[in-house]
Amino acid sequence: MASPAAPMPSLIRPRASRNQSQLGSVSLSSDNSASTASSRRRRDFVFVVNPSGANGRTGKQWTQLLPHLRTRLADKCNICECITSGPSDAIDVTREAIKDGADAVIAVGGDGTLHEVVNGFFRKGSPVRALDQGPDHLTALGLIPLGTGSDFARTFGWSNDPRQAIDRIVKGVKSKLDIGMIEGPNGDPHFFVNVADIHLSAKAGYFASMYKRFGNLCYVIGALRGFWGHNNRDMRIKVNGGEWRTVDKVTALCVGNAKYFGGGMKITPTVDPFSGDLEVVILQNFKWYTFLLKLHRLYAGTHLEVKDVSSMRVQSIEVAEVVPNGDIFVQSDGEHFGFLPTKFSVLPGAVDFFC
Ligand SMILES: Nc1ncnc2c1ncn2[C@@H]1O[C@H](COP(=O)(O)OP(=O)(O)OP(=O)(O)O)[C@@H](O)[C@H]1O
Repeated sequence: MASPAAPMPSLIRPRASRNQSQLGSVSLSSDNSASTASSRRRRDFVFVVNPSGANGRTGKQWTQLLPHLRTRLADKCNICECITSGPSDAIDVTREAIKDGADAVIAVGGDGTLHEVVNGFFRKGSPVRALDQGPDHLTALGLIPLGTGSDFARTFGWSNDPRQAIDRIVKGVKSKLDIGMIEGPNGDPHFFVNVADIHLSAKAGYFASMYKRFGNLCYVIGALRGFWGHNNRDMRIKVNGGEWRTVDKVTALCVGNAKYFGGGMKITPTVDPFSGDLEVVILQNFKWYTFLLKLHRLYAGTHLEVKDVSSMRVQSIEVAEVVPNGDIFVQSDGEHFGFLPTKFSVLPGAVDFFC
């Protein structure tokens, strides 16, 4: 059930009754007068909050932030707070909010929460649309970064300061943000907004998620654990639908819509999330000690000059093993996605984003 941040506004009504302390299932107005005069109606902003983000810090900070949020926004729009009840909840909540005509869905948490909210903007590979707001209605995406890594926010130079994030939402400046699409051999497409990656870094991310209690150190621990039993592998890539070619001894292949992953590594340092393309960075033939020696360059984003590191701009890239084993990890936005083969492509300017 929705947990209102302000006295329950008339345009936001709870629909499903679930555990009040958990998921806020939102239902926004389907009032005809609101839909026919959308420019005049009060806007509906839905805040999707992961209370467990940053080891529970997100939930605490959110509670402290609410009075400030009300002061800044309550006279401009209806505020609806949805507290997620567990993994994937943010996807469903976002889809429901968009269908119900929300003007903005704002992810409150880390990159994992943002990733889920972004995936809620789509269903079976197509954008989710409002049911009663007319074809031109678009729901904007917002972010209050309050996670462990909050890597997506780093591309814009944003800190984890929620008051600055609220200022951006109040200002209301939006840009058309590119979204990455990721397709495996089975199932519906999946979406990413930050960085998707393959092999060592994806394995490291998988392990890092087990050590989040150590803060940003979890990424280094994850990487070192990922090297345990790691082999660089020969892979095949197909760029922009061209010919397949072989890339030897791949350590990691990273597809960036934004610049940072792994708690501040500037892995795809030249990408622009509003440019309509993705940056692919391939690390080849790295040993565990190469990784340690070059770590500072990965954080600084100066690794493109290092031997066995290459970069290219793409609209799409397909990646497969030369000898398929089905054990090469793939992750998107720090979340485990599955295993190769996989295709990555960009949806230019797919979402309006408060920035
Ligand atoms: N109520 C919940 N309880 C437990 N886990 C949740 C809940 N809501 C969401 N999650 C999961 O928590 C995961 C991590 O959340 P989030 O990304 O916000 O924080 P973080 O991992 O600390 O930050 P970052 O990803 O920036 O390092 C998400 O992938 C999400 O699936």
